[in-house]
Amino acid sequence: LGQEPSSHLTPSRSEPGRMCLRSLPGAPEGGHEALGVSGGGGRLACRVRSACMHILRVCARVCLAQDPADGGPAISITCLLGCCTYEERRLPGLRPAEPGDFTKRAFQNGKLDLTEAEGLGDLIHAETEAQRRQALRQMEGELGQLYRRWSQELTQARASAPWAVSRVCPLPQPARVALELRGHLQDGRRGERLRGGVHVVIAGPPNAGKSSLLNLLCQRPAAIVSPVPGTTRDVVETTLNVGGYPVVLSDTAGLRDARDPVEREGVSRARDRLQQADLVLAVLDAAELAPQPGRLAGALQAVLPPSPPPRPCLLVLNKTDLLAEQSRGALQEACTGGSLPPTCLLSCMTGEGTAALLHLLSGQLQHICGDPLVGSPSLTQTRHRLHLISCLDALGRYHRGRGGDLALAAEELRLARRHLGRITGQVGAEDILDIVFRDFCIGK
Ligand SMILES: Nc1nc2c(ncn2[C@@H]2O[C@H](COP(=O)(O)OP(=O)(O)OP(=O)(O)O)[C@@H](O)[C@H]2O)c(=O)[nH]1
Ligand SMILES: [Mg+2]
Repeated sequence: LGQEPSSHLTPSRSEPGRMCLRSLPGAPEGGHEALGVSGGGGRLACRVRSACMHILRVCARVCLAQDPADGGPAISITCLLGCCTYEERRLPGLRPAEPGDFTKRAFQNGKLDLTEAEGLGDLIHAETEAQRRQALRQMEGELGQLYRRWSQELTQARASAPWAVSRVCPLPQPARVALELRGHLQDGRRGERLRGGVHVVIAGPPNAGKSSLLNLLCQRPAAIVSPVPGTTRDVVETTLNVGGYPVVLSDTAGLRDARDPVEREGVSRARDRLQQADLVLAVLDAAELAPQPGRLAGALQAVLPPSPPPRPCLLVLNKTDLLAEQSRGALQEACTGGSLPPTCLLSCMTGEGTAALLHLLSGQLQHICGDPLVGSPSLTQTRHRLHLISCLDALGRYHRGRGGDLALAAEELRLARRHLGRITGQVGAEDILDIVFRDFCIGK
């Protein structure tokens, strides 16, 4: 997986027209047939992934303790097979998928916890190690358990009778749930960022080497580089795996008062992108600033987005290959002043300083995303956040209305409970079907 998928596949001898996996280290003779990847055609990669689902059930818990090989998608068949025992591989559960198999499994026992199902979907799509860990944790059901506990508390509150008692002696459950819920929502969107990728935006004046930096980090000429200031107009976006964290990296137009209308539009797009950044990589030309290092702070200020909240930022002083040893020292001294963000001296031309930049970058990413295995489980989906906010609103209305019409207050509790139910899938068959068809029906 992650390489050429067809290299893992070979036509099945027993069933012409079907493909099966080969060259899986340690697979028992004929055992790979059991993974049966059906059909040919252009969607082999998807089908290999759907074959993963079979072994996932057996191995998910085991592979939590196991690191997959660096780079590439976080879930690989060899990794999964490598960490299950010979007996597990021979389990009768490993068989070719029938049409509709995953849908059936999703509805096992007529019950589906949507958060767990979404975790499974995320696991299949995980591209980096941290995403894989987060998805596994969600699949283990911790998030669902938390929401179900809140649901039960609200159900208990609704069941408490007589309602009149609540005027005198307020029910403890709604207040407790609201408090916990507020804390859960104030997570700096860690889980969602980890799931969708941290938005890192490269910004700076024209010709500072922003596009060169994007190309250096993604190791391919994704953006045009030229000595003409104002070369980049549109936002150029690429995805990266930095230290196990997913990154959506954007190169932007050089920030200046442009006369050319096309460039002006580019600068406006760059500013928009900066407003959405989780982390800014501010690139300045070290050779230009070296004669007057005191200008550093002002030059950086012109790059950062004007409106709060303040964004985490790394300062990259590029083109250090053009510096004399003396001015490099002066620049380094100016950077240690304290008022500047973490700074890195870099030459995109020679690659000097790349390791230090990656080290700083992964430190920031770790800070932004946190460790998905530590602390209480994070919110991973915007869908959950919206329902939780609505739940909190309903609890707020319940508290305000408690002294008035009790029937209305009871209705607010019901609504709050309903929003939690929509996250875990206890209500809303439409939602369940959406998830099943979006995340499970890949080729099957
Ligand atoms: N000497 C030297 N030149 C560099 C370095 N990085 C970039 N350059 C050169 O600087 C020029 C501008 O580089 P770009 O990467 O296009 O700069 P940019 O910031 O994207 O410029 P705009 O898109 O116009 O805003 C090119 O000629 C690059 O070859 C470096 O580390 N050292
Ligand atoms: Mg550029």
